[in-house]
This record gives sequence, C-alpha cells and structure tokens, in this order.
Amino acid sequence: MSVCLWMAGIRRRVLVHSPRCFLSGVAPFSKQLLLPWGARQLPGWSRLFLDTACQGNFVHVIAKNCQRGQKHQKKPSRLGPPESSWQERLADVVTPLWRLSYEEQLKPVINGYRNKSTFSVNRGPDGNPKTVGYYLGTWRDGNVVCVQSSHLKNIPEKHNQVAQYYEVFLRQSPLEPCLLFHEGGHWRELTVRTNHQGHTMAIVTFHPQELSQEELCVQKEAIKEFFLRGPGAVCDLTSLYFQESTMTRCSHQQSPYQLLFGEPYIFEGLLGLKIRISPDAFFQVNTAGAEMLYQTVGELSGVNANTILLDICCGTGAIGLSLAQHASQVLGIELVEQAVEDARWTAAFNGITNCEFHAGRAEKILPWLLKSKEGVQPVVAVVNPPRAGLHHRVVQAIRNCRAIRTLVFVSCKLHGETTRNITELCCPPDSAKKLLGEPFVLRQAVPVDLFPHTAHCELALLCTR
Ligand SMILES: C[S@@+](CC[C@H](N)C(=O)[O-])C[C@H]1O[C@@H](n2cnc3c(N)ncnc32)[C@H](O)[C@@H]1O
Repeated sequence: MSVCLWMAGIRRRVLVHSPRCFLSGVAPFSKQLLLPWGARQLPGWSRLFLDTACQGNFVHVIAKNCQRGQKHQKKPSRLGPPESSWQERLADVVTPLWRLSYEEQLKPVINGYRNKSTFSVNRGPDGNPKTVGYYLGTWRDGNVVCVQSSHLKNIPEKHNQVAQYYEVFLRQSPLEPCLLFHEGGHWRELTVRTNHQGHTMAIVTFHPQELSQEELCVQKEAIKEFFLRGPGAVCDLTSLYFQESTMTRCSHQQSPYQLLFGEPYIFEGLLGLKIRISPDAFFQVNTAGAEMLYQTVGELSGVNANTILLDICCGTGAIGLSLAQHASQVLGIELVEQAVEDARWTAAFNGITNCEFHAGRAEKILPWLLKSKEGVQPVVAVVNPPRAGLHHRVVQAIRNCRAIRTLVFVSCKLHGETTRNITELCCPPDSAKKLLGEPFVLRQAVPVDLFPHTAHCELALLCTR
C-alpha cells in the first residue's frame, strides 16, 4: 500500500520518496497517531486490513500550482485602470507565477492559510475582560485566560486585524462581554472569513440577555457604524453579520444570522468552480489544501461516467461538485439548509446539471435515497462527517447497499465515534447490529495536511469490497 502526504498549498507538483514507514510510527513528519487504531489487532478482521493499514513506506509530497496565502489579502486597487502594462497583465493570466523564482514556486504555503478563524472574548493575562483571542487553560480548573493571537502562524493578518478592532470596539462599548452565560454580559465570539480575493466577512455573536428590541437595535447600529465609518473601517469588511445567541452554538434556524451591511455571501474559487458560502455553512479552512484533498478523493474513488457519486455530509457540496464532470450523477446530503442552498446555487452558476442536493439528516435521507438507486448503477460513496462521526443508521445503510463497492471516508478526527464507524464498516457481518452486507476492506490511507503548524491532519481512507 502507498501512504501519501499531500502538503496543503504547495504551488507545484513534486514527488518526494522517503524510505521511512509512516503508519508504523516512524513518521517522517510530525502528524503521528493519524490511525491510532492502525496497529491494533481486532478480532475477526481480515489480514488484508491490518497489512494495508500498517505498511506504508513512502511519502508523496504533491504540490499545487497556485498562488495563495497572505499575498491575496492585499486590498484590491480602486484606482481605475490597472498600473500594469498589457504585457504584464497577459503574463499574470497565462503564467501567474512568473514574478516568483522557481524555488519560491515550489514552496508550500504553510503560514496564514486559514480562511476562517473564530475568536473568543474573555479575561486577558492582564485581567481585562474585554480581550479578544484564544483560550489557554480549562474551565474545569478555573484558569482560563484569553490571549491575543497575532503571533500564531496559521492565522492570516486580516483575521487578526479584525479581531484587534473588535477588541477596540468592545473596550469603548458600555456593554459588558459575556464571559459566563449565567453571569450576564453580551459581547461574545467573533468569526472572520476571508477568500482568495481578500473579501472579508465578520460575524459577531451577542447574548441578548434581557435587552429590548430597541436596545438591541442600538448595539447593532453601534457595531455597524464602527466597522463601516468608524475606526474599524480600515478592516474594509465586505460584510458584517450579527447573531443573537443564548447557546454555545446556534444554527441559522435557531437564531438567524442578521446581515448588518454588505454582501450576504462569500465566494471562493476552488478547482475552477466559484463556490458560494453562507455564514452558517461549513467550508474547509484551508482552501488550497481542500483542493488537494478533493483531488485525492477523486483519485481514490475511481468515479467514472457509469457511477453515481454519493456525497454524504456534503456541506456546500464542494466534493461532489468538483467531481461531477467525472460522474453520471452526484447526490449530496447535508444537514444545514443554507449550505444546501449554496450547493444548488454553485451547481447552477457553474452550469453543473447532474447534481441533486438533499437537506436533512443523512440517517433519515440516505436509506430511502439508496433504495431508489439500488440496482440502477454502481454507487461510489464519499463520507466526510463532523467530528461526532456518522450516525449508525448511515453506516448500516452503506454497509447493506450492494451497489456501493467503493467508499472514501474523509476525517480530520479518527477517534471515538469515527473509529467505531470504520470498525462497523469493515467488521464481519453482525446481524445483531444489522450489519449484513459484505465487509469493506481498508485499502489505502492518504493524509492531507490541511493544518500546518498543528497536530491535525485530514485523512482520506479508501475502502472497497
Ligand atoms: C466536515 S463537514 C464536511 C463538509 C464537506 N464535505 C466539505 O468538504 O466541505 C461535515 C458536514 O456534515 C454536516 N452534518 C452534520 N451532521 C449531519 C447529519 N446528521 N446529516 C447530514 N449532514 C450532517 C455538517 O453540517 C457539515 O457541513
């Protein structure tokens, strides 16, 4: 078996062969424990599974010809005609990397790669409760401190800039921050999303406590003015959202995202597609890395003109949409309605006509969807569940559908429920658990590094039967 590492954001495709064994623990890079269960003997499991999970012995570093990262966070010129000559403009279109040395072109983009950051509000090291940053410590130990993040390598300058101005706003606001729900206070998290064009969406979460509608309007107007015409205008936000939230997380259905100004969506270019992203929708935090991940998924899945591609937990539909041209049909299932609307918009905008997206819980939709497709065509399933893993009914439906011979399981957290999912997809038939179909066999595991400078990594697992 080959085990490949795809480094996110690298500008060109290169192959590096390493004689080291990755999954047996002598990792040639720091993302260890990707398959914590990889070397464990499970009763009744096929020898093939264990062999394939443990015998990786070379690393592919596959790079991508693209120019991303902080360079794109420059404010777009508003000076009318561009200063470049026609020749330069043509070179920018045909050979966009011509300004960089070839060594530069080969370098991975490992800094400032995040397109989304969520900042908390709490007491800083100096005791100021209006500090915007990331938590250190634990609630259990009562030693939580909020630390500004401008030195963190994975966060782009723009995100830190918006966070710093949010802190300026909070410190001049007469309202208190909400540190603990039961202690009152209002100002909460800030989420910043950016795209390759430097467009910036900010989302402020606010606990309304006992405020009246009029008092809420005053606060919304204050933060809008601050970022539109006040000191925060330097952030040049493309849009500002406000969400009243009395829970840790609220969906748009539970408490709508209120647009205070600007564009309702942010758009990202991905594998030649223009993707629409709503404030509530999931999108991989490293766009260049996501392109590599989806290309990997496409290659592993072997999807072709004769196959139906099932994209389970599809978010904005990026996996299915990027592979639609190779498949006979794409069927996407996603819980968040706004994300499904984004997927439909993206399909229509990009002229993709063979995709269907269903809004709702995969555990409800998948069984009837598979029933309607059983026996029609081979089905390739791609699952990319949240950290909590797949519902057992989804596992049962996949396992018991004979048309699915190939499954690509994508996860950034192979622990807990996700490990159980893989176990149940690959274990011998178990009638008590209604796992009746032939077991899948894990053939290949491909880590894709979407999160440089962290211990996290996406892993694409190819299972066939
Ligand atoms: C890790 S994201 C993957 C999104 C997408 N595949 C991508 O690459 O952008 C997981 C997605 O699963 C969705 N989700 C969570 N629970 C779900 C469920 N029970 N049924 C369907 N989708 C669900 C989330 O809303 C989220 O969009």
